[in-house]
Amino acid sequence: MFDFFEDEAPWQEPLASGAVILRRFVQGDDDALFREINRIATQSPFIHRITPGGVKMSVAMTGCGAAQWLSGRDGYLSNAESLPLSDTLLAVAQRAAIAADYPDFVPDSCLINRYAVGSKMTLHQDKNERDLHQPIVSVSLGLPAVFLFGGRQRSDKTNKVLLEHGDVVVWGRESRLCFHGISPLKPGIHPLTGPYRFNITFRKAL
Ligand SMILES: O=C(O)CCC(=O)C(=O)O
Ligand SMILES: [Fe+2]
Repeated sequence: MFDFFEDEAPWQEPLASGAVILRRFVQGDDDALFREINRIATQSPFIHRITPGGVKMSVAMTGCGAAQWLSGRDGYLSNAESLPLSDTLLAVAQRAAIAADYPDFVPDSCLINRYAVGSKMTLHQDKNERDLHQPIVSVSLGLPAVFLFGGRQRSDKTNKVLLEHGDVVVWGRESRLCFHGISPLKPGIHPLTGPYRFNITFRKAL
């Protein structure tokens, strides 16, 4: 039968020095990744964290791996209770890192963000990780969202790119401390994830 959701061949789009978008890179892994999200969320339900400024985040979060992210200044905590990074997740993260020319990436943290309609992430830097030589590997599943990617100053001009189901962004080296964020999610229904966008970020945090 004709497959309306036939996978496209992946391609790469440079985003900045040290940063690349691997388009549709995990499209073939989407069912397995979504199963992983649901498995993790069963043990560790999605919650809306509070920022240091006392604001409840619109994005709901869960995760796995030895390092657990705590919102804001607190950074990471080693969490013996959290589920380990499964082979499925590790394999995807490392395959993407290798494709983006970061062959030595060994993540210890997997953060899962769930965006509902209107959820956003304001411009920020990922800088709580101890070793900033390791990249961030960021997987998009479900509804599309506009990703903002700027420079090292909050006021720097931002690139706006649409991230779609199966895309992976990897940033490191000169781009590691670039400000980035997500514009408010538009309403929609995705065949796999329904009314949500999921983002899985892999980091070496500890
Ligand atoms: O949802 C995204 O694509 C970005 C998430 C992000 O920047 C983060 O979790 O630090
Ligand atoms: Fe981030």
